[in-house]
Amino acid sequence: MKLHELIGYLHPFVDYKGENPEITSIENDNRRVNPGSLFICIKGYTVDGHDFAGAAVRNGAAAVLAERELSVNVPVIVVKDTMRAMAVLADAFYDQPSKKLYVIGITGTNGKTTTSHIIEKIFKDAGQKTGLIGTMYTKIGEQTFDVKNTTPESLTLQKTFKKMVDEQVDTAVMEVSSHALAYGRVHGTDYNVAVFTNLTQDHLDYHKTMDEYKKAKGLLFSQLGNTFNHEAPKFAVLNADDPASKDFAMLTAAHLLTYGIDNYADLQAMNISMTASGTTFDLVSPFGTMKVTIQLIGKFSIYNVLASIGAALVSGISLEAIIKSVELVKGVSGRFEVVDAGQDFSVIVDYAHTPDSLENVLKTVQQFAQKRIFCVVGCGGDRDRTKRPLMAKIACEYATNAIFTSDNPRSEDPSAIIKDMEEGVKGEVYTSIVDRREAIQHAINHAETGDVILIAGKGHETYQQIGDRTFDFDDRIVAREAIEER
Ligand SMILES: CC(=O)N[C@H]1[C@@H](OP(=O)(O)OP(=O)(O)OC[C@H]2O[C@@H](n3ccc(=O)[nH]c3=O)[C@H](O)[C@@H]2O)O[C@H](CO)[C@@H](O)[C@@H]1O[C@H](C)C(=O)N[C@@H](C)C(=O)N[C@H](CCC(=O)O)C(=O)O
Ligand SMILES: Nc1ncnc2c1ncn2[C@@H]1O[C@H](COP(=O)(O)OP(=O)(O)OP(=O)(O)O)[C@@H](O)[C@H]1O
Ligand SMILES: N[C@H](CCC[C@H](N)C(=O)O)C(=O)O
Ligand SMILES: [Mg+2]
Repeated sequence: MKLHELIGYLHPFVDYKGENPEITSIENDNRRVNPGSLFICIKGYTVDGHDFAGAAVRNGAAAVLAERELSVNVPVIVVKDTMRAMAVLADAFYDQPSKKLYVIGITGTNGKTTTSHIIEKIFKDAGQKTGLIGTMYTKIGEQTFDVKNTTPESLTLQKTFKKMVDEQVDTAVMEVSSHALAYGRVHGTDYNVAVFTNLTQDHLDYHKTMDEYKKAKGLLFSQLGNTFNHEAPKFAVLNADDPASKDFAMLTAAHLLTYGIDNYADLQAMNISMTASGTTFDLVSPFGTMKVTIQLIGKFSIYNVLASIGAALVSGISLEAIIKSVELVKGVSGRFEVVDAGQDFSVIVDYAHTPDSLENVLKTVQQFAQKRIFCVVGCGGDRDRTKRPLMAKIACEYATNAIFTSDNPRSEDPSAIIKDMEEGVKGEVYTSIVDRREAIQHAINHAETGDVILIAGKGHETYQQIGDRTFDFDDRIVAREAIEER
């Protein structure tokens, strides 16, 4: 695409009439620039992309988009906000790929990764080729690609959509984080369905208040728009048991489908019965009542399944086919994942890293535990500090043996993070062991027949970030080794 045509998409804010080179790619990292690239300068939290414009030009950048004039020997196009302009240009350069896909976005504090995988399975079973974007990876068909963020910035996102279009993907399922919504990473993405899981405390380091956090999540629904497109109707799938859904319903003209357990909903789970290996419930729907048996446990799992059923149902998949698929779902890596090395006590690795998810998962463990419950848990560094004492309190409330340890301390002092946790449990009995491997070994060495050990916070993660170094660390492998060494 020629530079004039590309910059034309920023009309009327930019009136560029200078040189008109062919633009071969758009990049915002000088290390990825090739001859013919347009380099976009983004002011980041760590560094300022404007400082890399010179290096980008040396690598062959044909033009630079910036927020101020720069002295480089290629055209510099100045805009007020390069991040916002990047979303417009990425969408245009890749020829509006999200419009060519059926896109389902999932937002909410907990359950996005799990729900996106359940939805992916339903669509795959229905014979579609799927794409998935989320915390664990980007997936196109069966191929996975590493990711840095749950929801990537607009340039990577639109490039990923384009790759999906090129590979004949029908439906793209993606997690939409609150950061992504607040930063505009998904600006321009044309969603067909927006799904809301729940809203509880997390990320207050960034959003400051729950109200601001809710506002960010609400953007997914307001961005569904206020028009009716009867050829390709849009749907919001909302959790009737979460009060934020009322606000989100007001933000969009899209058709609403609600799901729930406690409150009346279009899809409601009733007569729930749970064993240690699965859950059965009656699904009451506009199509009648059907019995559903899933291999997942915990009330939260029912919500994830209901949200997934809702997303698939509004997309035209039959309820019978949907139920057949969800009944086959075995769970998602690192979410309530059982580590079985032949020991006579249970070990569960789970990604609970918020107060609400920890409480949910511990409540579920409590429902089935015959004897003691050990909970090994830490809190991430450089993240919401106010959730630390709350998570410690929940661990002490539901577990008989709470063991506080490190999660990913990042730039913070691991002992100081544990001290923040301990503020929530003054006078209670707990053990603190900074080294996560030792904490897991401690729990495993003290477990007796019938006990349950929940290792929370890192789930599928295969690393631990301490300072600016990343070490190999997988709770499931560490637990298995500790069991074998016992
Ligand atoms: C606070 C935050 O969101 N930071 C994101 C941001 O990083 P940053 O602002 O530090 O970027 P930077 O390093 O200063 O770079 C600025 C610019 O200079 C460029 N650059 C930089 C270095 C260089 O040598 N050359 C160069 O051109 C960069 O490409 C960039 O364009 O832009 C990066 C690239 O898009 C993101 O990966 C990064 O996410 C970091 C890793 C992060 O931890 N983000 C968290 C807060 C986050 O977004 N989490 C959510 C939700 C998680 C969940 O609950 O599921 C998520 O969606 O992941
Ligand atoms: N619907 C739910 N409600 C509350 N807790 C949940 C729910 N689903 C899963 N959880 C708990 O939250 C943890 C994280 O789940 P999941 O990875 O699906 O959420 P997520 O929203 O993708 O999280 P993240 O934003 O960190 O990527 C699980 O390990 C489980 O303990
Ligand atoms: N997407 C979340 C993941 C947290 C996982 C936990 N292990 C931690 O490092 O705090 C975040 O970046 O806040
Ligand atoms: Mg996730």
